[in-house]
Amino acid sequence: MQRAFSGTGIRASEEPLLRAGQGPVLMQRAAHGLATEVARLLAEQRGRVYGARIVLLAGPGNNGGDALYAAASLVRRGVRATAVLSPAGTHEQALEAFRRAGGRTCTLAPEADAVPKADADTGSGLTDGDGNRTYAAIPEQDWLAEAAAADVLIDAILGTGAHGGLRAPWAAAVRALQQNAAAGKPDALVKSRAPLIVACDLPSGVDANTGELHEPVLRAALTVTFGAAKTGLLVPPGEGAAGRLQVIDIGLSDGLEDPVLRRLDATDLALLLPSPGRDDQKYTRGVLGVVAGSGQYPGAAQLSCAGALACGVGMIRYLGPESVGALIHTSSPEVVCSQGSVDENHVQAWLVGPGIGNADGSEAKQQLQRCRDAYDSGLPMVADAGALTVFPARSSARMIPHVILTPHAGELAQLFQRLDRDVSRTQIEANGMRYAVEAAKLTGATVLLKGATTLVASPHGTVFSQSEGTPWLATAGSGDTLAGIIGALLAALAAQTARFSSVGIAAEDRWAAIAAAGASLHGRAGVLAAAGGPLHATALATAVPEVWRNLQAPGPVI
Ligand SMILES: NC(=O)C1=CN([C@@H]2O[C@H](COP(=O)(O)OP(=O)(O)OC[C@H]3O[C@@H](n4cnc5c(N)ncnc54)[C@H](O)[C@@H]3O)[C@@H](O)[C@H]2O)[C@@H](O)CC1
Ligand SMILES: [K+]
Repeated sequence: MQRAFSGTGIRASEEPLLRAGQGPVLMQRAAHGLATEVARLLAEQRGRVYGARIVLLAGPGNNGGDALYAAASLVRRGVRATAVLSPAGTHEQALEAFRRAGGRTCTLAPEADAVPKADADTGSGLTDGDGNRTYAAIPEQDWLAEAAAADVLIDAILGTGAHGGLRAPWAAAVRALQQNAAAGKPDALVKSRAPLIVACDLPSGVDANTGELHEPVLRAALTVTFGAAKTGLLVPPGEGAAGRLQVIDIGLSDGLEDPVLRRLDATDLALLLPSPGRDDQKYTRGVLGVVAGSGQYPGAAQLSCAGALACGVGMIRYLGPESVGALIHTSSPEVVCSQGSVDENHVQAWLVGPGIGNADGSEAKQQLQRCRDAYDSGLPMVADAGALTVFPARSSARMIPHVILTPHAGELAQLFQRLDRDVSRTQIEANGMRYAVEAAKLTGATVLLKGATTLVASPHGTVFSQSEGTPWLATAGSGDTLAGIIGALLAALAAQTARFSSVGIAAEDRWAAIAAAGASLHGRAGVLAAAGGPLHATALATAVPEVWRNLQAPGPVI
C-alpha cells in the first residue's frame, strides 16, 4: 500500500533530524536520488548520459539546493548544465558546488519579465585577473534557448516551503517556457522533442497538502520526491501535474505519523478480493440486490449487473421494470429479476441508482422508493447516479459508512446544494480531496468521487486515492459498471473484517477500502480492455476476470 503524507507532516518529521544537524546529509541524499533518476531518464532517452544538456530552475530555498547539488554530480558525468537562479538568493553551498563542477548560471531579473541578467561576478574563464575564482555564465536572454535545446528541465523553484503559487519573476519565466512549448519550439529541425520536465520534490505551484494547482505550473513527466509521497502528488489535480512519481528514501520513516492518504496496490488487491471457500454456496458468497434501469435507460441496469457478475457475486436479485428485466435476461440469464419490493428480497448488499431515470412517471417513483427502502434496510449499499438525488436529503448527523455514494464532480456539487453548501463543480475539480472529505463528514457516508484519479473518503477521515485507469474510461456506461463492481465486492466482503486487518485497514475503514478496491479493479480492467486504444463499457466487465486472475497469480490468497 502506498502511503502519502502532507507536506507539513513531512517537514515536521524532518525537524528532529534538522535540529540534530542532519540537514546537509538529508539534502545530499535527496540530491543523489534526483541525480540518479535524471541520469536514468537521460540514458533512456538518449542512450547515454554523457553529452546531455539540462537546465534547472533553482529557487531560493532548499528545493533549489537539492537540484544544484544533483546537477553538480551530473556535470561531473559529462552533462552540460545551466542553472537559472532566483534574484531572491540561492542555497550558497549548493551553488558553489554547482559552479565548481562547471555548471553555468544566470540570474533572473527581479522585475516581472522573464529576461535574465548575466551574473555580474562571472566570466568565461576559471580565474579573473586577481586570481579569484570565477565561473561560467551564459549570455543574457539565452536561457530560454538553452531550455528549448535541453534534454531535461528540472523544476526546483519551490518545494514544501512554498506559500501559494509562483510570483514574479518565476511566474513570468514559467509562462515564457510554456509559450515556447505551445509555439512548437524547439524547432523540429534542431531537436526532435521538447525537454522532459522533472520536478524536484513536487512541481512548483502544486500544493503539497491538497493537490491544488496555483498556475502557472510546469507539467512534469517525472516527479522525484523526497522522504515520502506528498498527498498533493496523489490527488487531483496535482497528480496530473506530477507525472510519474518516484519516492526517494532519505531516512524519515521513523518520524512519519499516520498517512493522510492511502493507495491500494496489486498486492493489497490480491489479498482483499474475495475467493470462495470449499463450503461456500451462492448465498454465503454474497447476494447483491440491484435497483437500476428504466425504460429510458435500460442499459445501465445491464452494465451494472455485468460488472457485478464479473466479480463473482454469488447471486444478483434485480428489482425493476419488467421490460428491463427481460433485457437483462437476454444478456445475463443468471440474474434473478422481479418487480418485487426491497423487503421481499434477502440480500447482503444493495446497489441502487444507475439509470433509474428522473422522470415523474410511476416507474421512476417506484425505483426511487426502492432506493429509499434499501437505505432504510440498514444494509451495506452503493448509491449511484439517480439514487444520489435522494441520498441524503439532509445531513444525516450519524455515521453511515456502509453507504457508499459514488458521485462525479457535478453530482457532488448538487449533493452540496441539497446540504445548503454552495460549492461549484469547478471548485470540486480544483480540490477534490477537500470536498470529498467534507462530503463524507457532512453525510456520514463513504464518498467516492469519480475522476481520472478516484478519491474515496470515509466519514472517519481515512482517504484512499486510486489512479490505475485510462482516459478511455470516460465513456457512457463506465460508471454503471463501476457501481456493479463495488456492489459485488460489498456483498462479498462487508462481513470479512479480518481480511482488511491483514492489510492494515481498520474495520471502520473497510467500506472505503472496498470502494477503493472497486475503483482499482475498474481502472485496471479499463487499461486491459482499451489496450492503448478505444474502449466501450461492455468490454470492461469482460476484462475484469483476467485482471483478477493476474492479480491473484503472484502469491497465495488468504
Ligand atoms: N528540510 C529538509 O530537511 C529537507 C528539505 N529538502 C528540500 O527542501 C525543500 C524545502 O525547502 P525550503 O524550506 O527551503 O523551501 P523551498 O525550497 O520550497 O523554498 C522556500 C523559499 O521560497 C520562498 N517562497 C515561498 N513561497 C514562494 C512563492 N510562492 N514564490 C516565490 N518564493 C516563495 C520562501 O521565501 C523561501 O525563501 C523540500 O521541498 C526539499 O526539496 C531536501 O533537501 C531534503 C531535506
Ligand atoms: K519543485
